[in-house]
Amino acid sequence: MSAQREMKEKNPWQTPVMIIITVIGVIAIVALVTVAVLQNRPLLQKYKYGIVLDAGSSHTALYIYEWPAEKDNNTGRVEQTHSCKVKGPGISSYASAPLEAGESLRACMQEAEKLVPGKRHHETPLYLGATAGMRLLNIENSSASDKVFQAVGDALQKFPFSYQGARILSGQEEGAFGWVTVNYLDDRLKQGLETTGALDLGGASTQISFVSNNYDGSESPRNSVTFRLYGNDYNLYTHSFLCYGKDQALKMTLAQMAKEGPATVFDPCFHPGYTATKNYSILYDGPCVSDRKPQAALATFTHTGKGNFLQCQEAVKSVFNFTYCKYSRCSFNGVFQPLLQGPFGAFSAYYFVMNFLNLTDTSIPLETVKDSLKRYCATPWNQIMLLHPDVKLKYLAEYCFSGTYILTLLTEGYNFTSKSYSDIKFIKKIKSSDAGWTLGYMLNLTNMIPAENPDSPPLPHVGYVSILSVIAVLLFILFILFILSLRPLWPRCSKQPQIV
Ligand SMILES: Nc1nc2c(ncn2[C@@H]2O[C@H](COP(=O)(O)OP(=O)(O)OP(=O)(O)O)[C@@H](O)[C@H]2O)c(=O)[nH]1
Repeated sequence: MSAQREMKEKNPWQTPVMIIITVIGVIAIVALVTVAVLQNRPLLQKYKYGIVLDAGSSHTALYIYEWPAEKDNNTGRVEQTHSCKVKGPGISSYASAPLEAGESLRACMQEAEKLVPGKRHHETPLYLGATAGMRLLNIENSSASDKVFQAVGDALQKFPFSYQGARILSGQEEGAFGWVTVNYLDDRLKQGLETTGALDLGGASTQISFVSNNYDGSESPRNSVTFRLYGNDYNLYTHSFLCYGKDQALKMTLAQMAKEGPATVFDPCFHPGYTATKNYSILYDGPCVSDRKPQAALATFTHTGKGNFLQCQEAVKSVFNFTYCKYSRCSFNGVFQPLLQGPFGAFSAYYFVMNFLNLTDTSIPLETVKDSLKRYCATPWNQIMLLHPDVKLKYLAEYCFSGTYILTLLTEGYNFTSKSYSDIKFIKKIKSSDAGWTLGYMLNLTNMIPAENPDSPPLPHVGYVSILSVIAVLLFILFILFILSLRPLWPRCSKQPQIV
């Protein structure tokens, strides 16, 4: 009995006070950690949406973007969740039937109505931005372009979204927002990393945008766009060449070849064996080519392929002006361009064409790329059709021209060399989002990229909870040690006989 008593005296855990203290301590720790976890648990994700219609010269595309609702306006990542290609041509082709321009958007808009949750419809901004096709129509016939916008606006307002208007983007905006998209998606802006230049090839215009250490905007200020994003200042060089998208460049090249108005145009940019009858009136319509119209032309001409890459390159070069430059350096047509500074992302038609030609790998030497294109252009048209039975004939017929145009634009136009060619990456998407101006446009209009880097909690959620738990346990141990250190002062409750 006395041994048991002695043990009890030596082991304070067996005293009722200590048992109560321990239970209370454990309950307190569990309560503390539970409250911390519940309080800091990430909330159930809710999303917000934005819709942008890219009304291009060749077609219109609709993009739906999504981002976490509680991170609106600072750290949230915006992602493209859906895209829809509008059937038919670009809205500028509806100049003589504007109502059809509005009507053409209906199927994609109905898709968007189903995909964006109903309770978010009214707060979802809807933008339409038109690019070079409408720029050209506006130059040619501004009242026709107004009517197209009116019809498109009327059609879009019938949908339950928050319609924010339809407008023509300037070439500078198109270039700059393409650059923002690429660098935002690559996480380069938030982290303040070296940026990627953007090369965009559309149907009617083409844009080049990049940051160069040699450009502060003082030379040719119209090419300068400044941004303050996440606390970093950017001075961007950007230029948009109207008429140098691949469809208008094809028209200009052909118009140049046909300037004498012959009955047959022998074209080195089309495959041998290719032949089609075309209207001179169509060849010369639009502001990019109307001034090249021959005095007296026949109604039609026979377009005959010759399949010769080198001659095609010469023909393409003839639509660039390399002789005039009032700046320290120029790309072409007297336009200032600072020294190239890579890397570059090349998207839209750059990607469609180089991907079809199997030439997206820029580690392949430029000379090898040219040799490959030389062989492709020389391949007879009937063989090409047999090799690619599923490709639209219009696209298929033009890949030799398009590939030659891309290489000429990059090397002769923008001055990429055999070495700097490898700085280019042909891209379609970055993560789940298409490269293009639309995302940058929406981020800008919804103020989604702050000028300053938003404050973020110093610790992630898990780290915070772990540290809190460790501190709680340490405090508890200290408390126990403190109680134990007071042991000599505890009232003795032994049953030893009292000496009176
Ligand atoms: N091969 C191929 N070409 C395409 C495809 N989609 C578009 N294109 C062509 O690529 C070129 C550029 O297309 P987009 O980037 O949509 O250009 P856009 O917005 O119509 O033109 P801009 O108004 O000048 O910006 C056009 O000549 C289109 O006809 C595709 O899926 N495959």
